[in-house]
Amino acid sequence: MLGEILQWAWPADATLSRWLRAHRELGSRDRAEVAEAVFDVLRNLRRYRQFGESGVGPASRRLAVLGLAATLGRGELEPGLAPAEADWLDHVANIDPASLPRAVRESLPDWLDERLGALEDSDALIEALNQQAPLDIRVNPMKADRDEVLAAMQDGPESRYLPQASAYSPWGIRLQGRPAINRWPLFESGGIEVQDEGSQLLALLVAPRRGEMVIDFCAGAGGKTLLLGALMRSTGRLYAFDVSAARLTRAKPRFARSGLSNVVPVVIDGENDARVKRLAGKAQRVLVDAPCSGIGTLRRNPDLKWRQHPDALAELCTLQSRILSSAARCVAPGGRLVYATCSLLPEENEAQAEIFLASHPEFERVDAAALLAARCDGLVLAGPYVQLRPDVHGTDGFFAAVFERRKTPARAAEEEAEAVVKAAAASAEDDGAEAVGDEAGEDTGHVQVPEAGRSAEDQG
Ligand SMILES: C[S@@+](CC[C@H](N)C(=O)[O-])C[C@H]1O[C@@H](n2cnc3c(N)ncnc32)[C@H](O)[C@@H]1O
Repeated sequence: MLGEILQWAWPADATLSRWLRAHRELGSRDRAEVAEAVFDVLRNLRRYRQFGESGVGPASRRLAVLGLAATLGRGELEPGLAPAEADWLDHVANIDPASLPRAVRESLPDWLDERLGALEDSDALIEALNQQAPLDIRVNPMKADRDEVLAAMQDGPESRYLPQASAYSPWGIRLQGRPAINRWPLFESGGIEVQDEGSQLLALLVAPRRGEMVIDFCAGAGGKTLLLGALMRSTGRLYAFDVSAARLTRAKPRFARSGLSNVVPVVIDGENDARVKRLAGKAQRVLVDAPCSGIGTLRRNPDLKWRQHPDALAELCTLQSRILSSAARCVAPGGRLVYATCSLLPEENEAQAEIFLASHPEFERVDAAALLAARCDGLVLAGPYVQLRPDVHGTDGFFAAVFERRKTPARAAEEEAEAVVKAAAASAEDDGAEAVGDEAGEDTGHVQVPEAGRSAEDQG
């Protein structure tokens, strides 16, 4: 199986799942151990290959032995080792990792070591990307309250996964270990979903409101759509576009479980599909969670560092820029466009944002970092873009830029007039409320006005 994964024809988790399905004789502990060892090899492949050069036996067995020794411990392996293998492992254990060049020690292809090495505090970042990620879950605000779910977990059998409130997301719970949460009743009833905290935070930037028209342009299997729909309290209309019918098909049971009825999944032919064009200027919020290298998710998908290539990256950047331009056409005057990736590479991130701004004078940049920091206590970001990092924020690497379409002068004047009328009406209501005083109590329309008009953003 390791040999098959190392041909890079499929994502490693897909090959591993297929293999595990074909080996039903394995118990759950064996399965977990195989998976841990495989992922350890993917994380440390370059270093293990170098160590393997002094070893004996088939190359993939050498890699497997190193992976199993690192995850199970040398003692567990001892009975299965040939004497020459045991000597080789002793030799390898004496190599000082600090004596290896970073690209070997942290197992990166040269091109990626160079790209990540150019970022700030690159050693810390690269080291963090090579660690296992915790499991983040998100409570569905339509169905459950995060603090109640957390308290129940801390008092229940889930307490062994050490559940903690996420550092920043109001809906997140972080677990340690690998619980099979897809069998938990709260998951089956749509009360919780698996979602990295960084991904949860992107919804705070989109900040959809009740009743709006919102487009999730690259919805995939619906991870972000689910939270956007919940923040809209299942009102308005939320288009979930994607070119992949298979991914949208995987999203549908998730939408059903979560209790959303405002999502319209649409398989599009490409970013210029006629159905996209029909929505020109109509949406108040558009999220582009662009196809990207995924380099920010190496903790969860270590095979990406071996499956990505600089040539493919250049093609991705062209696609990202095309998608962003098409999605931008759907944004209504005064509406918001959020461009996001799970990458750490500037060419997919700030470079794309700058190119977009330079070629779309009808949009202005909003300080995404300030927007997010204002919603999350203790979140430190250097604007104007959001760049989340595993070494700094404990999340996967995510980038986000926020743009707003300038209002036309006519629309700006209309809004100003509407605001004056609203303010006058509110002040008249204030006077009335004072006049009815205690008699009216909490049931006055006056109290309900801000509640009904409250943005979905405030519901978190
Ligand atoms: C980063 S993934 C989206 C993940 C998803 N938003 C989530 O949270 O689970 C990028 C998605 O973009 C889709 N995609 C690729 N090309 C596209 C295009 N031209 N128009 C729309 N979506 C596209 C891919 O199929 C993929 O599902």
